[in-house]
Amino acid sequence: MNLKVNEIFYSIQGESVHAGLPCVFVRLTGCNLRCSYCDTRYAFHDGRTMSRASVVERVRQYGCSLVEITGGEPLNQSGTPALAGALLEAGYTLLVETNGSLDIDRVDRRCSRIMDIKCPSSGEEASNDPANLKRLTPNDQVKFVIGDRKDFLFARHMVSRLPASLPPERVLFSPVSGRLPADRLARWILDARLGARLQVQLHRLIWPDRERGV
Ligand SMILES: C[S@@+](CC[C@H](N)C(=O)[O-])C[C@H]1O[C@@H](n2cnc3c(N)ncnc32)[C@H](O)[C@@H]1O
Ligand SMILES: Nc1nc2[nH]cc(C(=O)O)c2c(=O)[nH]1
Ligand code: SF4
Ligand SMILES: [Mg+2]
Repeated sequence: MNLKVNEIFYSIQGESVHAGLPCVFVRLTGCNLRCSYCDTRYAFHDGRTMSRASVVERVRQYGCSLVEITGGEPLNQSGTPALAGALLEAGYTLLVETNGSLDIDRVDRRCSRIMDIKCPSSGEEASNDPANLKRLTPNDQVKFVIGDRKDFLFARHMVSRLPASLPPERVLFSPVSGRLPADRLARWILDARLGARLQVQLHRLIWPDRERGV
């Protein structure tokens, strides 16, 4: 099965519990949502068709054990489950970044699925699939990208609905870049005595002038 690939690059993981580690990124083309803040609109359409074997070979060339499949929306391509399977079989630690609107069990539970729960200001709150909550394993991660106070209150409520087996360090609160200052979100988390991880997009701090390939 072929894949439509927007970019493959090697960078510092900027998000998730793996932030700071070198990581190979496979960014797939196309998304079924249109979040108001999306920083990756260039992946909605642009891309080239590659075979699964050629993607795995490109990844191998970087010599890095951590790999992330992102997009766009990776679960929106029918070739993604087999790509994930091939990378797992090859022994990589595999992260799959997904928007939470599609069944996360489309990919193997050995992946760490980093699942967004879309907040109101994204404009895509209605797209969240509530059935995903019970599919989460302790190896997965849940992420709220927060643009305003209403989003924070929504996220705080949703945290109380997450499976108890998901540890707090795997619950990520991230400010929408350019929209919500990180210190404000930090204060809200501290004042609420919330068990969650504040996460800022590390790659935007390291490479503020680069939009792609980092
Ligand atoms: C570009 S998306 C690709 C994966 C998938 N479509 C999703 O939304 O999870 C990767 C991550 O970047 C986050 N993101 C996109 N634009 C952002 C922004 N302006 N500020 C902070 N995070 C953003 C998304 O919420 C998501 O967690
Ligand atoms: N460095 C870096 N880390 C990331 N973590 C998740 C990303 C994504 O766009 O999904 C991303 C990205 O685009 N760059
Ligand atoms: S789901 Fe992800 S890629 Fe799609 S619009 Fe939202 S943030 Fe962008
Ligand atoms: Mg990104």
